[in-house]
Amino acid sequence: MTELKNCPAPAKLNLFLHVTGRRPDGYHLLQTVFQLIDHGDTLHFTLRDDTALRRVTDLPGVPEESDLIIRAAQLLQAEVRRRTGSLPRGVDIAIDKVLPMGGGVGGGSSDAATTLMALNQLWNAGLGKQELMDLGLPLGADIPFFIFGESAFAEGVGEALQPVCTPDCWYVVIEPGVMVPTAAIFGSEHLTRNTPAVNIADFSSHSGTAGFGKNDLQQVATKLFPPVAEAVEWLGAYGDARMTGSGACVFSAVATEADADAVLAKVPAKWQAWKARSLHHHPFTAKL
Ligand SMILES: C[C@](O)(CO)[C@H](O)COP(=O)(O)OP(=O)(O)OC[C@H]1O[C@@H](n2ccc(N)nc2=O)[C@H](O)[C@@H]1O
Ligand SMILES: Nc1ncnc2c1ncn2[C@@H]1O[C@H](COP(=O)(O)OP(=O)(O)OP(=O)(O)O)[C@@H](O)[C@H]1O
Repeated sequence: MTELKNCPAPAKLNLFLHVTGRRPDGYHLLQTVFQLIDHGDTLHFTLRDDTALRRVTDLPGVPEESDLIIRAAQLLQAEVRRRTGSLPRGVDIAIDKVLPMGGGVGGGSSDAATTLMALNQLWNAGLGKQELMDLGLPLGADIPFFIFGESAFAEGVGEALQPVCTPDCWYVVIEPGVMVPTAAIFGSEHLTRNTPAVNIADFSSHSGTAGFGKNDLQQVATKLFPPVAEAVEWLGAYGDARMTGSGACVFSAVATEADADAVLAKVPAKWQAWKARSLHHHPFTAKL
């Protein structure tokens, strides 16, 4: 095999996100449910004759050397050399970028996770799922989840994962048009860091029209970025609307695709908005 084309990198939504504490290194302890959705980027990998790792698509604002795709590929290439003594062949990586950056939908993390899974296959590297998750974690807290490959209840900094059953539904997602820097939200003096711990059964047994729990990062993000507050308020007229991750995207669950279309038809033109269906499993891990 010399190429892997059309590899999906789906987005995630954080159905709730509680900040329950802070580690001595400054990272925050979270509890969240990650929901995979059928909207995302697509990556294409082609082996080269040398050992260079290249992104062949321009991504405005993200230089090649800092792209999580390239950094993930470098990590795995070095790991393979450590294990086998030889450097695997280089790769050209193309990306169809759909997901908003700094959107809270995990785009960069998902691209990196798909890269690790694809190159593990193309290079016949033979790393197990947990080994790939461990390799990805230092690059981004959400990367282990995408490799885990199914909707999950997460603790720790997002790396302690358990599969969880989530509703079959559609989501309307609004991009408020701002990029929210994750570190600034976690670093805010206004962030509450003491939400009492819940357990997976509390989430699973929750039924009701409003979502379970809340997103503790939302209060800080809406203060710093008024367009996020405006999107929460607008979408809130159609259901329980909340922010995903550290923002900026805002989502609401609806029962059917027709319901999603009805809301999308009314979204003010100043915002990008889209619909997505909940997924139980990652479409790429299912293919591997
Ligand atoms: C908030 C979430 O979107 C939930 O899914 C993610 O945990 C954020 O993941 P991410 O965007 O990949 O963020 P990372 O690149 O890992 O971290 C960016 C910065 O956010 C802060 N950070 C992140 C995750 C975490 N559990 N505690 C933190 O304090 C740290 O200052 C870190 O340097
Ligand atoms: N392949 C990539 N795609 C998107 N962003 C990338 C990529 N590589 C590096 N980045 C950098 O990472 C930052 C965060 O990107 P990302 O799209 O993952 O944010 P996010 O959706 O807020 O993630 P999260 O939900 O994990 O907080 C971007 O602002 C960008 O500078």
